[in-house]
Amino acid sequence: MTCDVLEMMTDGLGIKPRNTHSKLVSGENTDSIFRLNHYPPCPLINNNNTNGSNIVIGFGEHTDPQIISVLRSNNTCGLQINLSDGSWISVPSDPSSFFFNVSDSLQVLTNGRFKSVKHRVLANSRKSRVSMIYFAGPSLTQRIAPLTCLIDNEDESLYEEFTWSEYKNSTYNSRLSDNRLQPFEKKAVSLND
Ligand SMILES: O=C(O)CCC(=O)C(=O)O
Ligand SMILES: [Fe+2]
Repeated sequence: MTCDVLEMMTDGLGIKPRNTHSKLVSGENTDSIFRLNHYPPCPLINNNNTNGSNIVIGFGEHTDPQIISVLRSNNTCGLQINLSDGSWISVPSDPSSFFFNVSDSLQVLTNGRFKSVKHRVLANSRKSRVSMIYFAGPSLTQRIAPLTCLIDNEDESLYEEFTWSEYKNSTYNSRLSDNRLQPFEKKAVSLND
């Protein structure tokens, strides 16, 4: 299913072949992980308070480093995504659906066409939340760089090339909420240089 969705996304950008991204997460040496999260109820909070002053963070804001994340949860809400204006909106909980999240490496591969979505989880006052996430990652030696078919010349490339192993190591040395792609962003070239 992850490969099918990645192939539809690759098609959507007009990239050929359509397995350009899915092949990165389907080989034998891929570095994918599966995580199970449990958020116990937090009776001290008032979930009806909508102005955000009484929230308890269950999982702090972050982006996922891999290529794509596939999430499924029970019917307790809590997941929120961050919009470009800085506001947070809740993702409705639906135990019969999968939620796909673009992750950092896909943002780099598509030179920013797909954006890695910042998200967080709020604790719920009454119900416990359980989520399971499949983080589809490439092999450790996979080089990650904007695809040449998406850029007309090297100047348009927004990121320096790295291997997945290099990126993973750099995330270990950062805080969860950091913009972990920032060290790999190409510096804008001043017109006076
Ligand atoms: O539990 C959730 O809904 C999301 C957790 C998450 O973002 C993560 O494990 O990376
Ligand atoms: Fe996440």
